Amino acid sequence: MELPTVSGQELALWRDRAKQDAIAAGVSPDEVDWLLEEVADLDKLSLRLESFKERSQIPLKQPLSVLTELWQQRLQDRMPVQYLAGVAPWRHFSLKVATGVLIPRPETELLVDLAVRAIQASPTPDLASGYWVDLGTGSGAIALGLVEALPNATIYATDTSAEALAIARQNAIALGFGERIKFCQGSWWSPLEALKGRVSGMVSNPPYIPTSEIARLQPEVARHEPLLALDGGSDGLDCIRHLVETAPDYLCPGGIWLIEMMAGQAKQVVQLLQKRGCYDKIQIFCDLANIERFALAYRC
Ligand SMILES: C[S@@+](CC[C@H](N)C(=O)[O-])C[C@H]1O[C@@H](n2cnc3c(N)ncnc32)[C@H](O)[C@@H]1O
Repeated sequence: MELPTVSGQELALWRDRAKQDAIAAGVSPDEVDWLLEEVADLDKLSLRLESFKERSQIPLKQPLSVLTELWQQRLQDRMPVQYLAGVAPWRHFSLKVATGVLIPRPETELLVDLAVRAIQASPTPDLASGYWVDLGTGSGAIALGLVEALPNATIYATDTSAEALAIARQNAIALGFGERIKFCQGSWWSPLEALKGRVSGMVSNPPYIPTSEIARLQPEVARHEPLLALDGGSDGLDCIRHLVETAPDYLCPGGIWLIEMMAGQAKQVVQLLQKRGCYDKIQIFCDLANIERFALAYRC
């Protein structure tokens, strides 16, 4: 199907107006350019230098009238721009997203690097080539990071959300990893009974926001991201507690347990791991904003 087109001049006028409206609504005007990169396939340089203005025809994935409606949704409904564009950048992937999945966050990218470092730091042989699981896969981001970083591993990804799994599967196929990630619907480990005692590593970014705090999050998150991806119960630790409790049945000796958590949860997560009595070398890592964000442990 032929794409709609617009002249560079017309698009420049639309962009200026959209940026002014963004500023008036307290939204970063840079998001306009991010949206244009996605829907008009313009690169950062041509947007910064405004060289696109000279072009007589710029193909758009959506007509300008639809873009205007989308931008109004961004400003009035506080719909995140990634949902409007239908994609989110994560590591060097461009992942499909929709309102049924959490928008993968930049800090979560570090989980993949931490998993690789944990393997390198471990005396247990063959951890890089065994079974790895991403529990609560959402868009499939972590599973995709792992499959690329661990070329000899077999990756399983679970989620209770059928909508999330459908998107994760599409992302895996689009990136050429459809054969290497096995997606299973179900709660945490429950679809993976057959892997008991054999898993080299578990990575998860579970829901960890205390229920009472969700309504106070930015409207972009509270109104539009799936509650199932956010709500960690009364103290935010329900899912993490479950993963501490259940993982020892599935991890091989020396296997890696690695999660993302919220600021302020590190001390309690360390206590939970210690109390379980099946983990050693428990460590906390910070994200790029220096927030204690990740907990790592090895199955004894
Ligand atoms: C914070 S999101 C993380 C999504 C993705 N891994 C990421 O980092 O962008 C948590 C995910 O856990 C899933 N989830 C919630 N409860 C679950 C459960 N009982 N079993 C498996 N997945 C669950 C949600 O559907 C959501 O996709």
